[in-house]
Amino acid sequence: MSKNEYVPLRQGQDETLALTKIPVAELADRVLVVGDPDRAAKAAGLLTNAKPIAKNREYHSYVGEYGGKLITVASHGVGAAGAACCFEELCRGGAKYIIRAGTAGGVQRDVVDGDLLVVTGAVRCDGYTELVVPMNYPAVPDLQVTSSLVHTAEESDLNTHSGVVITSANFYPSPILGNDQPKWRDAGAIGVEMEVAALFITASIHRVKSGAILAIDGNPLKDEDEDMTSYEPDREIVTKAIDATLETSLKVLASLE
Ligand SMILES: O=P(O)(O)O[C@H]1O[C@H](CO)[C@@H](O)[C@H]1O
Ligand SMILES: O=c1cc[nH]c(=O)[nH]1
Repeated sequence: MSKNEYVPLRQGQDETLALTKIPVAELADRVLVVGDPDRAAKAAGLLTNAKPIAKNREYHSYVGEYGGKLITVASHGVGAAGAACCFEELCRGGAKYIIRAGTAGGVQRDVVDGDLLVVTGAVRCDGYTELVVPMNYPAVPDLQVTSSLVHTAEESDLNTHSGVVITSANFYPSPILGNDQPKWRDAGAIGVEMEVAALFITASIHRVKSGAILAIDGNPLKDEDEDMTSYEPDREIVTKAIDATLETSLKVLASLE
């Protein structure tokens, strides 16, 4: 056991984060993260006085105001390993709160297109976090952020669930090894996506408060959907739920003290 106190790494105000290219001095301590760079631009459109602060690879970042608070919006791309580079840099740069607004498949019958899912824990099939902390450490969000997400989401007219998601490294299940999602569904998981566990673990080791809210865009365990060929998130019912995740996340970020 180390005798020294563990101190999470923080980078200086004069530095630029290596992969996201965010200048630390421009980073707000309240951060909304989304997978898709176009969704980051859309979220930035909800801010006042928004301006881009960095653009590199899949990492597009903005800063602006919402509810009187400075907020950064950043995209992290698809998959935990790449997303974790973004989360790690946001934490090193001084983020205090990070909320992921994304999409997920529902894996229970009552979790359907257009619903909202506030995440209370994530199964660590992400392929990344096993390299960072032991597998028996749980991927869980901050309680204050999560209860605020639930209360704020319930103000929308959308059906809101809270529960465990599977964070999976593979979007397309293997035709050789099979699909491991049914066993997590049977254990109680209600959704599947690809980055939340990486956010919760990265935030935990940096003592950053995190949370996640997801828009449901299908059910990958339905017979006709199992090979993901019928995956189609670009539908009005999903867009409405995505818009609600962005608005809910920004309201919560602005309200946290
Ligand atoms: O909508 P986003 O945030 O990108 O999240 C989900 O969508 C992508 C798959 O299409 C994966 O990144 C998954 O986690
Ligand atoms: O990973 C994901 C994301 C959205 N919908 C899914 O079915 N899977």
